[in-house]
Amino acid sequence: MAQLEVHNLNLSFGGVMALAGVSLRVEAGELVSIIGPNGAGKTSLLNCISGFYHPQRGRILFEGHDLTRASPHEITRYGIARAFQNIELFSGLTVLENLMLARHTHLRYGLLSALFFYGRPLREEVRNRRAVEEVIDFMELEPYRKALVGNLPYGVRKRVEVARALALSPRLLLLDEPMAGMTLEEKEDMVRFILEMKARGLTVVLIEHDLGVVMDISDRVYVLDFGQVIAEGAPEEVAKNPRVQEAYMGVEA
Ligand SMILES: Nc1ncnc2c1ncn2[C@@H]1O[C@H](COP(=O)(O)OP(=O)(O)OP(=O)(O)O)[C@@H](O)[C@H]1O
Repeated sequence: MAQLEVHNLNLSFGGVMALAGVSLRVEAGELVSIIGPNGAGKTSLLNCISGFYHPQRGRILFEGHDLTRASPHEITRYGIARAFQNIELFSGLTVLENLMLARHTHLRYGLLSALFFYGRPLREEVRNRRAVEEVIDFMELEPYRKALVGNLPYGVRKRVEVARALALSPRLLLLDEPMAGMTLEEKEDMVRFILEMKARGLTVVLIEHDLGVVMDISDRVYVLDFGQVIAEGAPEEVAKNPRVQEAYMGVEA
């Protein structure tokens, strides 16, 4: 069984079929990209995997658990975290506070366990702080740890958004256009971080419009068009596929 298995998802909004029978498998430790033209259904697919949308048909299994109807909060606790296309940070808080808050909101023990195991909250706090400091170090955010997120340049905020997801200690990271709007240098840094995550064994599912990056770093690529998977495989196979060239690159097959 693959770490993530998506079977035959259907999702529609009124008359619009955002996903029409989408299936996808991701093995532990893989870096899989999802590409496709605007409106192809990429973000909808990520929204289903992260529990923000619930498909009308189909199943989502992660490490054998059926997460099809789970809430975003439950999904985070199962080990899936997501960095958003539109940065979801508190601009009035520092980088450190944003990361700590993410862990508190999503991974906290309940009030009851805090009452019964009074040693636990303190140990948990120490663990939270250590995890967050490791992420700050990993994403090279030390110079900004006490800076208010609202005062940071856009490229750094994108990096903090990825760090926020990493702070949840996921086993699967979903990245929705983490390089959109970045300078070339910032993109190169982000590519380096993503490759380093993979080297450390993290599974990554990436939506990215920069085909050069996708072809360079992905183990496998899924191509969506009009809510369907039109091609899947190694980057070089997918790039040669005439349907992909026609749908995605605007080249006549
Ligand atoms: N909340 C929603 N309400 C209504 N329609 C939606 C909603 N979310 C997505 N859609 C529609 O579903 C289809 C797929 O959209 P989606 O955002 O998943 O595509 P995408 O491939 O991520 O596009 P982009 O590259 O532009 O981000 C589009 O036709 C979109 O208008």
